[in-house]
Amino acid sequence: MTLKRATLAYGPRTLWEDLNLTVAPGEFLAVLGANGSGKTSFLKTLLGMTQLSSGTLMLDGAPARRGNRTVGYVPQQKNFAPDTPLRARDLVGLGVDGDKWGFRLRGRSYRARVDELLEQVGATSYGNIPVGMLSGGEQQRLRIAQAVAANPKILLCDEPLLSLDLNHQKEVSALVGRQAKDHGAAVVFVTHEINPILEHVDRVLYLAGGKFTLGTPQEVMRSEVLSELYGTRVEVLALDGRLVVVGGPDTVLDGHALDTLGSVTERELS
Ligand SMILES: Nc1ncnc2c1ncn2[C@@H]1O[C@H](COP(=O)(O)OP(=O)(O)OP(=O)(O)O)[C@@H](O)[C@H]1O
Repeated sequence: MTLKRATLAYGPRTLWEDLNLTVAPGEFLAVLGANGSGKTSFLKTLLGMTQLSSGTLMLDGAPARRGNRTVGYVPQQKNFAPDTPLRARDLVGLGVDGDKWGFRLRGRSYRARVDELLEQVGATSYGNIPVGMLSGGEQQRLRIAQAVAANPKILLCDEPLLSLDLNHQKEVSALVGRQAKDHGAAVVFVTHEINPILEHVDRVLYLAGGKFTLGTPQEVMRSEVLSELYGTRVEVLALDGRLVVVGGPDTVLDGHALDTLGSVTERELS
């Protein structure tokens, strides 16, 4: 997947400009940034749903287009209606056989693949339940199983960990990480919180205020780099093996980070 001199602007508002980026097969790119910085718009461009204002984009040797089967996509969470006439395993099955309505591959190999995917996202126990009856986190795990089902060459994920508990965040992150390392997918993973995926990430694209910075997590997740990007003082703290960004408009502190930060502050004060 390659972007050359890519710019996306809505009217006078530029989301990013002159972006040169190749995500190689097997590489895991995290896309970070504050609300409204353009993360979802970046994915929509890769999906062929939004056109670049200038520059070029090639996916697996061809221009981006909608409905490309080499691209797997986990959309931002939106719950199914309670009366959706689809069981959990049917939803996952839609991703398995390369055919929207699931007519092509049936029988034992189809069922075995669906079972395997359900297990990988911890959904075996609710495979036969209609999707609309499931919690947001349970539905989200199914969407991830559906997106990876056909081992897509390019896997695009829009905040897939939202509403998952810590254990499922870890499992799902590992599953997406394996799509890159074992199956050679180029992964683009939009997230507010880098910590759950940190061990899988090769590079970070950090968007802010119409600008971006690109590099390894070690290169990008640094106080001076993010301060420069935001144009204001931002601290990146490493606490307990976790990275906490403090001071930027997208400061996200989960309970764990707050606890840790609290204890550091207490220590420093005492
Ligand atoms: N089709 C559009 N026309 C005009 N402006 C748009 C369009 N789509 C998005 N925007 C604007 O572009 C900006 C970036 O939106 P986007 O959804 O990409 O941000 P985001 O980084 O994904 O935010 P969040 O973290 O809140 O999901 C927002 O200010 C949004 O209002």
